[in-house]
Amino acid sequence: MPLSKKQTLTQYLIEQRRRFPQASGELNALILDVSIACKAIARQVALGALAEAPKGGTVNVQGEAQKPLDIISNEMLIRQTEWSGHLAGMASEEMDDPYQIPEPYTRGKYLLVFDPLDGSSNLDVNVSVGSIFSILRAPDDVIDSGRDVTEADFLQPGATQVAAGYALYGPTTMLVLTVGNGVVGFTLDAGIGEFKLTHPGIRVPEDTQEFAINTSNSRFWEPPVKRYVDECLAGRSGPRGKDFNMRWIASMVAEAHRILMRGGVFLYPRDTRDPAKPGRLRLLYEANPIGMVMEQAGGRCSTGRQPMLGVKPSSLHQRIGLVFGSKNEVERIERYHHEPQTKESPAPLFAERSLFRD
Ligand SMILES: O=P(O)(O)OC[C@H]1O[C@](O)(COP(=O)(O)O)[C@@H](O)[C@@H]1O
Ligand SMILES: [Mg+2]
Ligand SMILES: [Mg+2]
Repeated sequence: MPLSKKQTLTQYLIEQRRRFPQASGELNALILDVSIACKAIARQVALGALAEAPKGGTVNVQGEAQKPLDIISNEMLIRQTEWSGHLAGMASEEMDDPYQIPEPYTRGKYLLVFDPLDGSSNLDVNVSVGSIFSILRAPDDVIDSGRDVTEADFLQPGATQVAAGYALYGPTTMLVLTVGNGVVGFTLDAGIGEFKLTHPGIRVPEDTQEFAINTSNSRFWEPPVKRYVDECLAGRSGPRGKDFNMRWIASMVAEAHRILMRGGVFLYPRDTRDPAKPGRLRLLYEANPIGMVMEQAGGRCSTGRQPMLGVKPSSLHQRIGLVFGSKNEVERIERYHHEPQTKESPAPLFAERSLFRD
């Protein structure tokens, strides 16, 4: 097969740097290292039951069972990036505390934050999973002193992210990336081990007739979410005047990719199930990077009440209500949260007196 003329990830990053010559190239090098880790994870994931994986049985800081591949992917991301001299520290869904760049490596100016394997409960059933990453600039005093990083250094609003993206391990492996200048997608050409630019200038359609939510949680939803879903379900004869389709993969990264490709809206809203967990998904590892990708592609990402990227994180493993996708739909959901409740959808007391707020 002749070599395709599509740009490789490396060529794309070099070209981007030509357009912004003030950039040091360190970010590019870091992104390339992340992409190599993702290729290694893709290979491991693809082995499935053929892999002689170590036994699992551990539990992460959030009390969730860790799969062996969660831990292996975490290790792969650390090992492929810690040596480079570009990182001041890392944080991961699978590690209780921030990761310190060890001797003999030098420390750099970026913080790498990741969910090494999103949707990992789907691994046993061979459904798409992915890795989500976010790159932040470390605070100046960290860069100047080279000191150990602390939790506080990572608690930056999503709007400060320098780059974000994800790798999706599906029928093909893809890398979707934003460096704050739109969103591009690369497909892994496994034959030559290169990510090739297959999806330049990705845009999320502003309207949609597709939503994704785990309806088994409906008894815990707050009234604005109930209202939104009820209206979708009512279809053409309801207030929306059109039929909706529903999807739930239980792998947020795969849902995000579908929405980037053809529009839609994803909700894992804040609910009343457990006041200690306002939402299921994590602000730093999941909501912020996906939020940056969505917004850069013309979509919208929200807590349901306010733009996600404006939220000041309060802790490393903070969970949050997450709504993202087609702009007009996400704005509608935000509007429902701000509108006074109607007779048809009265706000029960808990909505007013909730113990938690985004
Ligand atoms: O089990 P549920 O309620 O369907 O939740 C599924 C959600 O949990 C997640 O799998 C959480 O991510 P992790 O696999 O990284 O813990 C999301 O990808 C997905 O949207
Ligand atoms: Mg996840
Ligand atoms: Mg995970």
